[in-house]
Amino acid sequence: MASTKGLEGITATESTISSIIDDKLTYVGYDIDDLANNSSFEEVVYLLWNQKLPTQNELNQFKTELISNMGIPSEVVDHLKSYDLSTVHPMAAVRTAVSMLGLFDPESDVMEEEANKRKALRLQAKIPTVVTAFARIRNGKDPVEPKRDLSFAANFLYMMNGKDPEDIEVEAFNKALVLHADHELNASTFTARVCVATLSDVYSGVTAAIGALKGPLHGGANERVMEMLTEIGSVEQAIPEIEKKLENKEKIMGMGHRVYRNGDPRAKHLREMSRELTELTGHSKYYDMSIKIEDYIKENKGLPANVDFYSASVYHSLGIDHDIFTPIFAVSRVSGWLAHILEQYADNRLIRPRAEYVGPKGQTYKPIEER
Ligand SMILES: CC(=O)SCCNC(=O)CCNC(=O)[C@H](O)C(C)(C)COP(=O)(O)OP(=O)(O)OC[C@H]1O[C@@H](n2cnc3c(N)ncnc32)[C@H](O)[C@@H]1OP(=O)(O)O
Ligand SMILES: O=C([O-])CC(=O)C(=O)O
Repeated sequence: MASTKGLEGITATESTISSIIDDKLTYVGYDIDDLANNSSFEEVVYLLWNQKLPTQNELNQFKTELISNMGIPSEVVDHLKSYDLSTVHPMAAVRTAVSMLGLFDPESDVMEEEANKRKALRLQAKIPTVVTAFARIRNGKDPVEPKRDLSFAANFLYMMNGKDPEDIEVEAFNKALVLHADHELNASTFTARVCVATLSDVYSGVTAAIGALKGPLHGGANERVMEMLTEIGSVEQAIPEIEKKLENKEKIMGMGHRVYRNGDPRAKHLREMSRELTELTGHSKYYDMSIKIEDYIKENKGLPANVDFYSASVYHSLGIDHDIFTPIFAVSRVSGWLAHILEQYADNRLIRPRAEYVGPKGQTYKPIEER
């Protein structure tokens, strides 16, 4: 029984949520380019959960339900205040807060389909509040309540900064949320599905998924891209520094992908947003460095930029702290995790692959005094 390291190329489930075929990404059959250019994040969440785009009335109702559910228990806010905020990574705080939200949901362990959908809505609504509350508390500020007349994207920026965002910021942030919402059987989504396939609850599935997204080979790469760009410091230093990293066998964050070979279709949208926003905010050097690095890695290693590469300079231009980049990924991707969790429950089977045993065989047990 030979093993496939990293389960590369293994098809582990059927799904009707998103697909990647020949480097083309679709959500429920809609091309990511159409959705990124035309839709609100709320429409995309509705699409992922209902397998159809909403009518205007359905969308209005969905937006109202989301905003009405954004509040979080005061105990969770108090808990966020109790950490040593100088050492706790926001992803660890979000992971723990999401797990804690389950303790305050009376339907946490109710496994009926309708109850699971209600929990999905609550989680989607509350994660932005957790992330922004953490970010504000850390900066010595009180959390801000959402505004009823703002979109999901605008509310995130409003709750983060305590002031109404500019239209261009909302447009960019909405597009980033749309682009990150779902991605077939990526590591965090697979984690969520494995967890709930034991018939564990929605909160456990999302908590597990956040843990998987946190790692630098997955969602955690966007923060590391910004760290790398900051360290490199100038456009002139970009290639010499990348060459050094490659010589030291370091991986270049935001580059490469398990599935895409010729390019991640989300990257071009983020590249363009990075160009516009860095120019507008006086951070063009990060865009220029990114272009040089992308071209160099493509030419020398044949690797394309992934979704995390340009999202770094986009979020930096929006004035977001670098360690909040991955939590933002979670604010969007929770929509996909929840769609997959509901799909898993609907036609469940325990996920339990095998391991190829390569350890010692036929050992003879010795009593402890003889070892
Ligand atoms: C949202 C997301 O999760 S997108 C991915 C975010 N992660 C990153 O950006 C981290 C950097 N990238 C990587 O580590 C990888 O490209 C992954 C994890 C995304 C995909 O990895 P895998 O499909 O397992 O490829 P693997 O790590 O085996 O790499 C294959 C070869 O390409 C090289 N390679 C892959 N990515 C990179 C990179 N970013 N920088 C330098 N070399 C790389 C590897 O060193 C390896 O070379 P070798 O065969 O000479 O040893
Ligand atoms: O699909 C993957 O392996 C990683 C990725 O790009 C994502 O989760 O968006």
